[in-house]
Amino acid sequence: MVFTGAVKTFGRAGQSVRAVDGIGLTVQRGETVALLGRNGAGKSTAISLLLGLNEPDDGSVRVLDRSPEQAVRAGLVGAMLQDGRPIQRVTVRELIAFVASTYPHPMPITEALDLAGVAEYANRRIDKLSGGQIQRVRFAVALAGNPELIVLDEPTAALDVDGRRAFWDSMRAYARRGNTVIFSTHYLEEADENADRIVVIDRGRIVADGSGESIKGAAGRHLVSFDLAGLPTEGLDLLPGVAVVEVTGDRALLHTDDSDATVVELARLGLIRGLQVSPATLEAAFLSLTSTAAPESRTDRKETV
Ligand SMILES: Nc1ncnc2c1ncn2[C@@H]1O[C@H](COP(=O)(O)OP(=O)(O)OP(=O)(O)O)[C@@H](O)[C@H]1O
Repeated sequence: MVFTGAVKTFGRAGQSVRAVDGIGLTVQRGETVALLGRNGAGKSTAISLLLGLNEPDDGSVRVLDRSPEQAVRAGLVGAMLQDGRPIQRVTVRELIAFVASTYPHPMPITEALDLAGVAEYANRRIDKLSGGQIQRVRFAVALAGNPELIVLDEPTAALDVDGRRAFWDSMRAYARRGNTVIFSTHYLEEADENADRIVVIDRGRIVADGSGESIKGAAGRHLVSFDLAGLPTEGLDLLPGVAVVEVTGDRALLHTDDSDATVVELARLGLIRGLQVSPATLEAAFLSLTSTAAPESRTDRKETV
């Protein structure tokens, strides 16, 4: 799967939004990649380009050496998008059998049911299932065509903790077969736990690309926090090393490239009440990356999807 300089703009001149603003991304076969970003970052639009639901205004998208439309039509790509409910008054098995029948080389129905973890309620009607169960049925629908690549747009939104765990178990079982998974999420932990690689998207651009560890490392920042004790927050961003300032209630949280220099200056200013220094969390790395967005692309890999 290769995005080359892909651009997608919505709206008319003057009021347009560059939802995808020059994405370059290559995904290898067998990788599980998380597209991580805030609301409106451009994840769903990137996915719509990948599935051929939208055409890029500029640049190109290729999937398994074909156009996205050709790849989808050949049953090579399965998708689970944010909206869309399966039809209601049929059993899970009937639905999967129907969907499978529309593909040239479908997955055996029992296998799709097992892999998605829906076999135990295969004979129940869709309208009798819980939200979590329906989400896994949607996953079974995405698997029915026996795709090599599956694309999941925020697949666990609205699932509880158990639902999430069950869903990711199924997804990993599919990935272990050598298949490729691309999913979008707002959740850093989910990306870190379930993806080999995290691509951070912000304002339509890739701002980081690597493992959870490497993203934490790339941000490379420490966190210094202290009680403001009613003092004003102006100028904290000018302290040595400080890249990002967050204030929550009466506590300031500084993301710093040089925690020693930051702490020395805070001490000089007498701002040491409740002072804490900690290494960057993935959450903090994400904030740093998306607030100093420097575009980055990755197109140097060999075996692509
Ligand atoms: N069909 C559309 N018409 C106009 N603007 C759009 C359209 N689709 C998306 N946008 C805009 O493009 C930007 C990116 O939206 P997109 O849905 O791709 O983000 P996202 O990262 O998937 O967000 P979320 O996590 O909320 O789903 C947003 O500013 C959004 O308002």
